[in-house]
Amino acid sequence: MDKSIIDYTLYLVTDQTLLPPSRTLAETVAAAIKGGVTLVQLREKTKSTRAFIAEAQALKLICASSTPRTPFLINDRVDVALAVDADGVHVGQDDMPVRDVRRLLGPDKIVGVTVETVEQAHEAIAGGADYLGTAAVFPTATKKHAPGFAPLGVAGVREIVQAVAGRVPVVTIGGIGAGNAREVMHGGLWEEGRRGLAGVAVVSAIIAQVDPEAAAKELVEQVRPWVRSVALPLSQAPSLARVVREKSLQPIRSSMDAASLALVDDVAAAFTKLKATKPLVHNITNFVVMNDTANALVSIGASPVMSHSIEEVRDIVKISNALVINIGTLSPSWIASMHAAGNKAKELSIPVVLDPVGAGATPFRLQTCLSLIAALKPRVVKGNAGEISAIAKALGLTDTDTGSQAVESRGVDSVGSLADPGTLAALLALKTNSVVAISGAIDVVSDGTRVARVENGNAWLGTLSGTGCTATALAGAFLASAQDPFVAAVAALVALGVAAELAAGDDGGVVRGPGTFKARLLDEIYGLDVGKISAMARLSVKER
Ligand SMILES: Cc1ncc(COP(=O)(O)OP(=O)(O)O)c(N)n1
Ligand SMILES: Cc1nc(C(=O)O)sc1CCOP(=O)(O)O
Repeated sequence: MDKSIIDYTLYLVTDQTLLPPSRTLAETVAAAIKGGVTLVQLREKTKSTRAFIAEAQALKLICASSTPRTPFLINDRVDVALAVDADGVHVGQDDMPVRDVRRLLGPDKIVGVTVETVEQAHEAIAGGADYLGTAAVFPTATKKHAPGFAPLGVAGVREIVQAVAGRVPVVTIGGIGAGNAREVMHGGLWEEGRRGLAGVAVVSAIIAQVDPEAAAKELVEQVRPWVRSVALPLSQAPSLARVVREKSLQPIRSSMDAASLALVDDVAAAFTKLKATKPLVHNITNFVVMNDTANALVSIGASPVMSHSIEEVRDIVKISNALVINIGTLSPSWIASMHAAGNKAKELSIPVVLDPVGAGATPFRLQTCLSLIAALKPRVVKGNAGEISAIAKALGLTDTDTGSQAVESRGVDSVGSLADPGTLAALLALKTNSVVAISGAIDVVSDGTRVARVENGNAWLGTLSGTGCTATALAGAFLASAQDPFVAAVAALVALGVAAELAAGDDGGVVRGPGTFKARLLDEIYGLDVGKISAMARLSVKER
């Protein structure tokens, strides 16, 4: 099932106990689908597991035989969903945590989560939810709520839709029928009417009706015109370059050792997780790259927030899954914001990535980097050879330790090459207790114990300003969802490098210069998939 095209307009949640006399659930669901229901969730609160599975098998067949096929989800029970190979599961706040549901069901199934607050919405998205169902918008007799529960009202629902900001579709439920569906959809809109609820979920308004087909028809007619928050479909089409590359790179994969192949698998898993979790990445970054890095983050499937004002950075960090600090266009007020955001991130265990742009160029930049590293303990520090060498020297590592005699900074660029970048990265990683990544023709990443070399990429990357900053921003996106910062840093460099290779193309003359390359690079970041990453990653890893 292609999750990006699920239609949430009219979501039917079942309840056998509300059926009119002598009606079966199967015939009611079939009629409702005929009337316009776009998604079905089987919700059973009292049945035995065996009877639940039997009912699920019957409804799954009904959903599968409609045209187009109607996605079929199971309420609460991951075991039942697995038993019948349903399209997904909907869980509430007292049910199995969404991360565990995702782990058990895998990346391709649909996972929906009920949320009552904005915080729960962010948590559910970070945990891998594909869509959210808000808690009841209006009072309902169909579900017994915990004592003290108050329906959200249309304004409460809008607040959640607004905070989610289109990252995943949101539906609402509770007391919705033909008399108020329009009001709910209209009230759930935000952003000058451009985005809003993806649909409504109903139980009694269809299940309890003598004519469920007519009831569904009336509802869908009211809801459909207001549905405007459809997720962007990911590009499915493999490019010609990819086909050529996959063929030519088979020998590279077969010549990799077991540890390197395992790292490729970890990178592919990190990519899948990033796509599933759509992390919110807070960037305090420089003016030169702000737009490019935001677009790269959107293209890879993350949600960027670019914010550097001291008045709000702490609040932005609170709702983010990672913080990227890039010192490229530095000023004292920005430094204060970096510390404020970073300290909040540290307090909330939100991972921080630092890009020490031009650290070797001026004492101002170097001192800023040193104080950020000391105060914030970033999980990843990613720079070019000149930047990383400057920090290493300032922290007392000698040229002989690091082999960096021949490297210096010219502005924000690095001049010369390192004799042993792996040792430099590893020693600095140990000194700073972070993962250190050095970008270059061959990228090097170390956590002090492991040293990885990433060979993806090409010369066109060097013709654009700020592609290193893009790698750092992508590291933030991977770090938000990956357990291991070493894998996150490697994954970011592989993703950018693979996209660059695809953008350059093997299909002859399509890149005419930095301009065409830049546009194609963004397209290829957008079109990355786990197959491209697995087939094209060129890396090796060694223990020191
Ligand atoms: C679409 C949709 N939204 C909300 C719910 C409620 O789920 P939950 O909180 O798990 O409560 P129960 O359904 O288990 O009573 C839902 N099922 N579907
Ligand atoms: C299944 C369910 N969940 C709710 C929640 O608040 O999360 S309210 C609800 C029942 C909605 O039924 P009706 O459409 O008949 O009002």
